[in-house]
Amino acid sequence: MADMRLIVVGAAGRMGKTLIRTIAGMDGVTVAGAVERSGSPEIGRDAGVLAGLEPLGVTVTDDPLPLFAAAEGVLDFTGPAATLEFAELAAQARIVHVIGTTGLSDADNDRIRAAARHAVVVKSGNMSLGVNLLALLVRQAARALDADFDIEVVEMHHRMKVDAPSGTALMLGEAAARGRGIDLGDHAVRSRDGHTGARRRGDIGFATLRGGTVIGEHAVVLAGEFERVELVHKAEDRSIFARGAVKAALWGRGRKPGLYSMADVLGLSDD
Ligand SMILES: NC(=O)C1=CN([C@@H]2O[C@H](COP(=O)(O)OP(=O)(O)OC[C@H]3O[C@@H](n4cnc5c(N)ncnc54)[C@H](OP(=O)(O)O)[C@@H]3O)[C@@H](O)[C@H]2O)C=CC1
Ligand SMILES: O=C(O)C1=N[C@H](C(=O)O)C[C@H](O)C1
Repeated sequence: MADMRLIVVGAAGRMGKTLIRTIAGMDGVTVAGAVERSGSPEIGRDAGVLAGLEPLGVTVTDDPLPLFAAAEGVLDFTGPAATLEFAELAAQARIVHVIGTTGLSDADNDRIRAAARHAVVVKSGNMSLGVNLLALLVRQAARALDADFDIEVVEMHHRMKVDAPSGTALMLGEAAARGRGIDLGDHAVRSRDGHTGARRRGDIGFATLRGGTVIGEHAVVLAGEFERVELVHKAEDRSIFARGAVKAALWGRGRKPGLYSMADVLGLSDD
């Protein structure tokens, strides 16, 4: 089978550059296009050079339309507004849309769900194998330990991260809520400040740390009386997310339209 032709949007970003390097180093996929926002100083540069490689013969552009018409998949780690635009374009072109972007609102997710009626969309707050396994373990732990064990999700990321709690933290909170058979929306405590009162039984708390160059660290703490279980993941390189995204694109090739998760791709769904 011919290589899968993939577009990287947000090509000059931390993940964009990692994706270009990852695709260039993998069999079965090729960089078919690189998109940045209009006005970016990187427009017109070679995508390989942008990512610290030899030239790939792919020029960074701010015009996604012709690229979407000629590619099979798009890898999207940008921001919510851009991701909604790319979701519409991917749906029109019927190409696989892999969404790593976090910080999406409920309304954004509704629009992505609508786009997934026409194209394969794989969306996850974390594309790494380790975090998706962690989510499964969290769900099992939350199910096994009742509400005598208080659940807190703690995350730390680099100083440039713009959304909180992280997409991964919310995904882990969701896994815990599903394990408990409760709705996260009714039990999430996303920040605490001042005289908060005692902790409500069954709540799922989130704590956010930002600083330095931390790629991404997550811990789920289940704190009971006189004992505590901690489930932890530490990302050491962004290539774990990029490899997951490419795997998701290849998995989505030829599949019927729909909204899928990384757990589907990795065969980790335990429904
Ligand atoms: N699911 C996962 O596994 C992971 C998800 N993420 C998520 O991915 C997203 C990006 O992270 P990161 O790479 O660190 O962020 P960056 O800010 O480094 O990269 C985002 C890039 O997208 C560009 N961009 C914004 N709007 C457009 C547009 N309309 N068209 C083309 N490009 C655009 C930005 O340009 P400009 O700077 O000019 O705005 C920037 O270059 C975040 O939401 C993050 O949380 C990150 C890692 C893993
Ligand atoms: O912005 C990041 O960097 C990351 N974002 C994702 C998130 O919000 O969980 C995934 C990863 O932790 C890195």
